[in-house]
Amino acid sequence: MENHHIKNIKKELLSDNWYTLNKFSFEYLRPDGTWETQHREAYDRGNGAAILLYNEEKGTVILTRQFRMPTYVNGNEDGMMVEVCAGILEKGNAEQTIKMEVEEETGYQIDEVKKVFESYMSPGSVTEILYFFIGKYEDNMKVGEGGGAEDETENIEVLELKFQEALKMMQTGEIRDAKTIMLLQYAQINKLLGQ
Ligand SMILES: Nc1nc2c(ncn2[C@@H]2O[C@H](COP(=O)(O)OP(=O)(O)O[C@H]3O[C@H](CO)[C@@H](O)[C@H](O)[C@@H]3O)[C@@H](O)[C@H]2O)c(=O)[nH]1
Ligand SMILES: [Mg+2]
Repeated sequence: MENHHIKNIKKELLSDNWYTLNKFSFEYLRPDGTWETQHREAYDRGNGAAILLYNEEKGTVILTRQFRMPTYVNGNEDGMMVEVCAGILEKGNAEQTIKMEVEEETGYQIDEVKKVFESYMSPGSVTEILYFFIGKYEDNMKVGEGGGAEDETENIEVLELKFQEALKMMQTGEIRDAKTIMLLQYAQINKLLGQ
């Protein structure tokens, strides 16, 4: 952490329940040379990883569908969200975590994943950096039903969709999750599914 325009950083814990909310107070050097005090809340729910699973021959992708409470209270009628497989990094690095999440949520066991980019998803309020992956899947890699961890009550539905159908769902607004849109667009730009 090095920025000579910032000094006297103080951290106050506001909430420490499932995740952590801190309030940072600090002095910021303005362009006119004076210091001003600023306050910023930062929600720390760890870092994450997300992956687009795709099959070139079939022209398909694997997505998930699950209930997302924060969207339900903000305009998403039934609260259901279609998303790429994703999870929070707990133990292990991003690559290990995403392979584990793929098996837990979708039932596929894949050995090769490729990191394509990373992104702060909400830099003004959430500390998280998200690591983005792509990975090829085939029918014979399916080792379970998926659905998510039992103890996490995730109830994840696994969807296998034609890539073109997923792109349409992005246009109609049926898909409106940022990480999912980013990965679908990556696949489109880089012609991963050969169009
Ligand atoms: N009890 C309880 N459980 C929670 C709470 N918040 C989350 N959980 C549980 O913790 C699980 C975390 O599952 P992961 O697969 O690790 O993460 P995710 O929810 O799929 O994805 C998160 O990270 C993505 C990548 O950054 C995000 O895109 C997504 O919105 C979400 O925050 C959730 O499914 C849910 O069951 C909470 O406040 N209370
Ligand atoms: Mg998940």
